[in-house]
Amino acid sequence: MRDPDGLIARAGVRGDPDRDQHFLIDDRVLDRLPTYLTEIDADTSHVLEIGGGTGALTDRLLAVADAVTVIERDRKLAAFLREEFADEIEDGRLTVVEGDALEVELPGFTASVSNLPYGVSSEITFRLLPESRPLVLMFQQEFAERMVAEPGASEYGRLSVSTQHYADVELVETIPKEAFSPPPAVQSAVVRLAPRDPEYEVDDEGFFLRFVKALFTQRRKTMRNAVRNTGHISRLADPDAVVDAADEDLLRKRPDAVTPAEFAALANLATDVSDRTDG
Ligand SMILES: C[S@@+](CC[C@H](N)C(=O)[O-])C[C@H]1O[C@@H](n2cnc3c(N)ncnc32)[C@H](O)[C@@H]1O
Repeated sequence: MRDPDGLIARAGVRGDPDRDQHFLIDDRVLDRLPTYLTEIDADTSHVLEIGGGTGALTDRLLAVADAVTVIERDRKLAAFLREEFADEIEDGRLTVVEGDALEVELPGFTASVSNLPYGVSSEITFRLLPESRPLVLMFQQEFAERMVAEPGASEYGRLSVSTQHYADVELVETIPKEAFSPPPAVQSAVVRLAPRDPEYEVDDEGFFLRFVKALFTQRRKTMRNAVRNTGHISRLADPDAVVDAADEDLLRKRPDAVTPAEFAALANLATDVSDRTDG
């Protein structure tokens, strides 16, 4: 395996926090990251890495994947990756895409392992999640804890529901700042997101996400009042009709005690009631 410090030296680029650049230099962490995919038997025929940096993780991914695509926005780093991994590119095992991961077209990947640029980690995650592929992603620890929080926990909120709507999530490892060069301001954590079994469906995905977001603006209220007070935010045609049709036990709970499946059932009921109101 390539030595991470050697890669940084050859690239001639010091990580720049203002450009979301914190390179992993801890070999043990780098070695473990791909195993979070292989231990769930994920399909590693085409692994996507967002933000390749100097390629320390790319190198590890090439050891387990048939093919890897890296998206890197920094022009100098993308040029370095093309030079450092010229053989792998020539063999057709690596593709380097120079561009913004929020804008470029995503390849048809089977899984992703990425040490995400923290400034856009949420946007990138919600670009990847609807693709229904196993993901192993690194986040700021506080963000990771909100993603995996369960109903009743103080961290449970809109981020937990919208993440767990797409995937079964697990915080698999926390990573100290010293594992990076330069060290970030806060601790990091690795989250594994495995596409969830479809135990429930939502009729209108956009409305569901809007509805959850609106209800969590009133997390101290009961669901009954939250639905009534936020109907205008989620563009609910008739909040009172939804309250009349909903389950009494659910209406007595607060949003932070409601599971993703319960939010989905209520959102479906709301779409149904509003279809009938419209009709
Ligand atoms: C946290 S570093 C991780 C680097 C490397 N994978 C590692 O683990 O050492 C994030 C990388 O993403 C790149 N980056 C930042 N914003 C990006 C964006 N919007 N799209 C693609 N790459 C981005 C940065 O230049 C940096 O190389």
